[in-house]
Amino acid sequence: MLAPRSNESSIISVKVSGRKSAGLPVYKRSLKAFHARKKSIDLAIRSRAKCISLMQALATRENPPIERLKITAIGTTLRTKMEQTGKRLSCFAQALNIPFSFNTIMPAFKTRFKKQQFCRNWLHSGIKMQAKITVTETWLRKHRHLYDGATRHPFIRSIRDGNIDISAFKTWLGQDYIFVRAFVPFVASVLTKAYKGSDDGNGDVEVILGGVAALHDEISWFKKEAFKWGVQLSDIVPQKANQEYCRFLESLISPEVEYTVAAVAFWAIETIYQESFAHCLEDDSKTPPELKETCQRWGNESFGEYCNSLRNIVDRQLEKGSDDVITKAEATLLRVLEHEVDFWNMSHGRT
Ligand SMILES: Cc1ncc(CNC=O)c(N)n1
Repeated sequence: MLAPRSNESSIISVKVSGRKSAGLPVYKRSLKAFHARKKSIDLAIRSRAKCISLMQALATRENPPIERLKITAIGTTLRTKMEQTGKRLSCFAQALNIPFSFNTIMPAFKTRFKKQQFCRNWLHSGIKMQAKITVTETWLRKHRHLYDGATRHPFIRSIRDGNIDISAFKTWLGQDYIFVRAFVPFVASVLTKAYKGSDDGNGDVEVILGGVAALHDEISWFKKEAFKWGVQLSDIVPQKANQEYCRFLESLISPEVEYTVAAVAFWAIETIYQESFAHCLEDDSKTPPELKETCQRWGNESFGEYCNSLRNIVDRQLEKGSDDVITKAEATLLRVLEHEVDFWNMSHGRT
C-alpha cells in the first residue's frame, strides 16, 4: 500500500516520485494547509529540494510540534538511488531534530504509459491510489537481511572503502571468469524456457537475448582485465564455493525446472552484482580508480534498467504462477543469495 494516511495528529505523509517537479500550486496549497495547522496533510512532492524546504518549515513550527515525518518514495528510479535520497533526507531531518522515517516502494509497471498514469493519479488524488506490492518486493522485504548480506558484503565494502586487498580482487577476478563461463549456458537455457514456456507477448525473449549478447563482451573483458592484473586464466582452479555455485546453475538448466523458477535465479544473480557494484560508485565511496571500470561494468545505470526489466518479467510470471512454483521460486532465490555470499567469502579469503 502507498503511504497510508495517518489519522494521528500532526503526522504528515509526504510522497516523493520521479525527477520532475510537481506544479508549484500543489505544493503551495499543501503548505497552506500545513500552516493552518491541519492535523494531517498529505503532500505530493516530487523533488528532494521540496522535501528539504518542507522540513525547514516543519522545524520552525512550534504548535503543535511535529510528531513524525514519514516520507515514502515511490520507485520510478533505481532502488539504490532512492535509498541514497532517503539517507540524505534522514541526515537532514536529524540535524533539524525532526523524527523521521523513510521507506521505498517499487511497483512494477508494464509500460511507460502505466507509470505516467500512476504518477499522475498519485499526485492528484492523494491517498486513494493503492499500489499493488509485487512478489519480488515482498520477498526482498522478508529476506532483507540475507539480501543485504549479499549486496553489502565485506568484500564489496572493502572496495568501496578503498582498502581492498589486491590479491583478493585477483582471486575474485579469476574465479568469476570461471563462473561467467558457466553462466552462459544457464542464461541460454532461460532463453529457451522463455521461448517455449510463454506466449511471449511481453518480449521476454528479447530482454534475455540482450543478456546473452552482453556476456560475449563480458568474457572478453575478463580476459583483458586478467592480462592487466597478471592473472593467468588458464591456470585458475575453481574453488569449492565456485564449483558448488556452478553445479547449482547446471541443475537449473534441466527442462524440469520451470521458466519462472529459472528466471527468478537469473534476475537475482544479475541484480546482486548490480546493487553491489553500484554501491561502490556512490558519491561518498573511496573506490580505487583502477577498480572503477570493474564497478562500472555492473553498477552502471543501463545494467540497472536491464535488471529492472528482468524483475518485471519475473513479477509477471509470479503473478500467474501456481503456489508450488512460487514456493520453489522463493527457495531458489534464497539459494542464490547464499551462493553469492559464499562466493564473496571465497574471494575475500574467508572460506
Ligand atoms: C558470482 C557472480 N554473480 C553474479 C554475476 C553477474 N552476472 C554476470 O556477470 C557474476 N558475474 N558473478
